[in-house]
Amino acid sequence: MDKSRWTARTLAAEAFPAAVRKDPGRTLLAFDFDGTLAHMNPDPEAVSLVEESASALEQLTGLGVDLALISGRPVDTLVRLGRLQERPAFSQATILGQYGIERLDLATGERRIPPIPVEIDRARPELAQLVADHPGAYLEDKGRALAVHVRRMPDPEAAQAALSEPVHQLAERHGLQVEPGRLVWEVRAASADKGDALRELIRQHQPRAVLMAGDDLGDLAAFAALAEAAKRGIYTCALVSDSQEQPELRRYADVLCDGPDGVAAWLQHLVSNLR
Ligand SMILES: O=P(O)(O)OC[C@H]1O[C@H](O[C@H]2O[C@H](CO)[C@@H](O)[C@H](O)[C@H]2O)[C@H](O)[C@@H](O)[C@@H]1O
Repeated sequence: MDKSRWTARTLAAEAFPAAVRKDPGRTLLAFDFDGTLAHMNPDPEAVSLVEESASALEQLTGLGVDLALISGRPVDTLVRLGRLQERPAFSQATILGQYGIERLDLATGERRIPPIPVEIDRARPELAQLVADHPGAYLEDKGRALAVHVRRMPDPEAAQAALSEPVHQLAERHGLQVEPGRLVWEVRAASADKGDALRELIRQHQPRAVLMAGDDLGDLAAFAALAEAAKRGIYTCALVSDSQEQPELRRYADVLCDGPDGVAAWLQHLVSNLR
């Protein structure tokens, strides 16, 4: 276990492993995917789950811990890229995709996939044209959301500044919202956020201890839901996978990890505390 890759910054972080050890069956661990369980890659299709995290999660779920993903990705993309169906850790996991609008329970195969809003279908051709006009920009079509990626452009920060206004104007024209992320804007309907997703899981599992791990602005709503849970006496832990791209997340961290490898190191630490 590499302790140099994460820092426990609060009393909540210190108390969390003991709370899990006391009642692993009433512990919920919720993770964002990209940037937290998977390394960033210029190609959104070329990512995979960090194996050290997968193996720590297998040991934790073996002790009865409940596992969930809360991601901006569609649930089927998470299953495919994470190879979740081959992984014992995820056999009972709940997958909340597209910021919680989609749901897949891997134990039963039960799915919640609402229809695609008509506004997205109307915005798609215009957004595709905008991306085509900016060489290196990439449009990820997630069905019910459209993500404009600039990571592959020669100067991504400058590209993001240049594209900001047209993306926001287009979204507004179509009655859609823009979700900013790490060198990406997601154009989607304003129907859910990761805070609602975490509240749904907490209602369902009634945990004594809850962890939320994330790296991006979309995870802030879930950290807010975690803070509400703490006020109700639940042991909580906000784990931030740190990056130069979203330094503002640091102030929410009970545990600050050095990217996805730091997350894996902290999960291994949690496992070693439960033995
Ligand atoms: O909520 P998440 O699981 O973190 O998903 C958020 C978005 O992540 C993906 O984009 C990010 O990762 C890509 C692959 O590493 C990277 O190329 C991109 O720059 C990042 O923004 C994904 O493509 C989006 O659909 C997700 O919503």
